[in-house]
Formats: sequence, C-alpha cells, structure tokens
Amino acid sequence: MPAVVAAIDQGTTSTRCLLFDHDARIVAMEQLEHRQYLPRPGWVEHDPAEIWSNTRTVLAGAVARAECRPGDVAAIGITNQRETTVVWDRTTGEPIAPAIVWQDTRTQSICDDLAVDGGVGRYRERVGLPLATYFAGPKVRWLLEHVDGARARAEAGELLMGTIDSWLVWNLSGGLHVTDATNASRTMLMDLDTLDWAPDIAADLGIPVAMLPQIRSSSEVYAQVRERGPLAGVPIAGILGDQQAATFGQACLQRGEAKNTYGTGNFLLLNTGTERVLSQNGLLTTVCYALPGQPPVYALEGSIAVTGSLVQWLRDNLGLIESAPEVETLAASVEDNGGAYFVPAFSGLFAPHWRPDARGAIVGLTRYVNRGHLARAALEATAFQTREVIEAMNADAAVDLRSLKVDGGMVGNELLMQFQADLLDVPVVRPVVTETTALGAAYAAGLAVGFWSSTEEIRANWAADREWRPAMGAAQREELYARWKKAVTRTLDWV
Ligand SMILES: Nc1ncnc2c1ncn2[C@@H]1O[C@H](COP(=O)(O)OP(=O)(O)O)[C@@H](O)[C@H]1O
Ligand SMILES: O=P(O)(O)OC[C@H](O)CO
Repeated sequence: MPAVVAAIDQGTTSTRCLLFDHDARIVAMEQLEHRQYLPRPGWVEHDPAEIWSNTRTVLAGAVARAECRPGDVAAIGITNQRETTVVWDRTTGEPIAPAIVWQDTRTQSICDDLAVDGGVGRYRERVGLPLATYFAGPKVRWLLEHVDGARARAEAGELLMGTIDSWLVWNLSGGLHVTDATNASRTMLMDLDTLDWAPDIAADLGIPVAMLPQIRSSSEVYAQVRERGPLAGVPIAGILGDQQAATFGQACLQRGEAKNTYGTGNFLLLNTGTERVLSQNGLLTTVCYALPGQPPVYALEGSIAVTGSLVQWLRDNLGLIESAPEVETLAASVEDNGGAYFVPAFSGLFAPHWRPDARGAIVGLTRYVNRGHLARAALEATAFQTREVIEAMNADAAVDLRSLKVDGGMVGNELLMQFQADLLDVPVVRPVVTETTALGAAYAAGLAVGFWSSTEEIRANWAADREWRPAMGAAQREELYARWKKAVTRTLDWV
C-alpha cells in the first residue's frame, strides 16, 4: 500500500505541502511564503505564476524530504485560500492579470450597483452570501471590465476563471478546468440547491458561463499529475476550500459540530448537516463538503477578515514586536487592556456586520495606555470578534456550543486561548494535529482512492491535545464585551 497522501495547502500568506501517513501523522512538510502586492489602498494581489511555482517547489521538497519513490504517494489533495480569483488564457495558460485576493475591496462599486434592486441580501437565498467584495464573482467582473480586451476574449471563449484550486489543478493536470462545490460556493455564482452555476446571476455580473470551471464533488479522482518524477500519474483526488478542509480535518462531520480557525482572519464553521440554514444574523451559508453519491453537507460560517493579520500589522507597520509569538510576551506584561479596545476594521467589517463603511479604530485611550495594553487589545479583538460570530450562530441555529475546537497559527498563543474560553464561557480545545486544513484535504483525497476507508477513520484519528477552561466571572465578561460592542459602533460610517 502507498505510504502517504500529499496535501497542498495554498494559503493567503504561504503555500505548504504536507505528507500524512495512515494514522494522520505528518511525515514531511515544506512551506514557502509568497509576495503580497498592495498597489493601492484596499487592493491586495498575488502573482498566480509565483503561487504555481511555489506549489511545485513545496511538493517536490516534501516528497524529497520523505524520500518518496514512485508509488509511495497514494493521492494529492488540494486546499486553498478561497475567493481569490485568477483569469487566464485557455491556450497559453497565461494569467491576464494578478490574482485578486479575497481581502481586496476594489469591487465595492460593482457590489453597490448590483445592490440597487434588493440591497445586500439580493442573492442571499440562491447563493447563501451577502453582496460583498469578499467573493469571487465581482472580482471576475472587475477583471473583464478593466483588463484591455478581456471582455471580448472572454465572450469568444478564450479565457477561463478559477479560484486557486482550479488554477492549481489546471496546471498540475495539464489543462483540466474543475473546481469543487465548496470553492464554487464562494463565488456568488453557484446555486446552493443544485450545486450548479446560476446563469441568471452570472448574466447580472456579465460573466460568460463558458469561462467557469466544472463543479465536482470534494472527493473524487479528477485527474493525474502530468509531470515526471515520483509524483507522475498520482491521482489528484480531493479539493476543499481551506476553511471547509479544516472543518473536515477537525472531524466536524455531524450537524452541530463547529471549529474556529485562527489564521490571517478567523473562520468559524458550524456543520448544519444536509439542511442549508439561511442566516438572519450576518453569517454565510456555504457548502461544508460534498462527497460523491451523498447529499451535500452545508455549514453556517462566520468570516472575520482581520485577526492574525492584526498581529502582523503590529509587527510590520508599527514595529511593536519582532515576531508574531512575541505579542503574547508583550500582552502578558500588563494585567488587562488598560481600557483600550482595538477594532481592526481594515477591510470594513465582515461577519456578522458586513459594513464596508467601517474603518479601524483604537478607542478608550488615556495616557495610562502603553505598548503592552495595545498588544493585549489586539489579541482580545480576535476573541471579541469570535464571540460576535457565536452569538449570531446561536440566534440562527440555536446551537448549544459545549466546547470550541480551534486550530490555525494563533492557537499557540496561550493568553489568547484562555481569554477566548473566558469570553465564551465554554472550553476551548486544540487537537494534536493542528494542521487540520492540510489534513482535511488529505482525508478528502485519501477517501477517494481507498487510502482511508470511511469518515469513521477520520473521527477515530482526532484527539485533543490541550484544553482551556473558562475562569472569568460573568460580570467581568459581560462588561468587557459591552465595551467592545460600543467600540465597534465607533468604527462605522467612516468611509
Ligand atoms: N503566537 C502567536 N500569537 C498571535 N498570532 C500569531 C502567533 N503565531 C502566528 N500568529 C498569526 O497567525 C497567522 C498565521 O497563521 P496561519 O494559520 O499560518 O495563517 P494563514 O493560513 O491564514 O496564512 C499570522 O497572521 C500571524 O500573525
Ligand atoms: O489563507 P487563509 O487561511 O487566511 O484563509 C483564507 C480564507 O479561505 C478566505 O476566505
């Protein structure tokens, strides 16, 4: 039997390749960061060629590190930053422009125009999403409107669009143009019931359906790797958007199970089973995963744009810390936030507010406030935003969350995890394998080729590593949260 499954985790800041054995242990890992292009306020771009080149490098690196020979890798799964959009030439494979990243807000005027008849909720019932710059559809329209000749080429069938999963499969396979239902559910163009493109919405956005990839399940053999070497012919057999992959990797396979990923942003997903719950409280309805021959499983999602990236901002823009983990030391140098609240509405506010007019603010400042208080306020912002999302989930789905499974780069931060448990008044639990995103993609691919036999094996592989228990009194908890809510109101109606 082949020894490992490979997962490519193409994230906002870096690309990783992890090899997992049958017990879900990490056998090898390679990682490369890519450049963030910020050409104007609100714009965020990636170079698709760099992403593809980094993907090849980390794949080759991980396989070499584990000394894999042909036949050792059973399958490859792909997981990706979602919504980030590439448009490329069908014949040459050349992107027509840089990829527009999910955080980019340049499409606000497109969203405003689309909102005219029916407002932000216009498409919510069909596609589960509010009209927002976050999603891929408006990004495609922007490219067709602003890149010379793009609209005519798209209408002539010369251009293809894809989220990053499609871009990678197209390159790995030598020309297959597919996506999976979880990624398609982030475009604003997929009907959540049929899991097929909604031609009327594509027409509203001026996007020819012919440039869209075919929507497939999250776990099936799509193609084989074209290149020579130890990966030649290996089946590409799993695709999941990164937050859905983390949900899968955390074994949230039953209705009512939820995970929260603390990375560049925070993404809390609640498995709602085969029922698609339409949010009345600013959450997204999205496909959680779609296994072949089974009805799709849906999720409610609270997407928070800025959490870990606020720590990066403290490091890169203010020079307050030299590395991300240092924020904990600085925050622990003080007892509390000193009265300071930091609302990082850098791209407006995402869930549950969806307020593009908001901008970041630090409020409650007095001369007493020092660097430690600011570091603490920055960490607390992540926990406060998570509580807002959980309150919205409670209102929508009446969930009775008994504990919260967590993962992502920030969960090494003990101070944050304890504050999160305090603020939610439920235990916060970190699994042994925190690389749940890559693991979820590996599971999807491994299930498709029989490396794992069923989702029961996934559940059996999950184990807790560390738990933080709530220790804060109710009065203090509610007072802090009330202050936070007041701080949020100060950021609104700014632009
Ligand atoms: N110890 C830490 N405390 C707080 N934030 C951290 C810590 N370690 C990493 N981070 C933040 O976590 C993020 C990286 O997490 P990761 O899950 O790798 O992100 P992504 O998948 O979104 O690229 C960065 O934004 C970084 O600032
Ligand atoms: O790359 P990450 O982990 O920040 O995830 C980005 C999300 O997929 C955006 O929706």
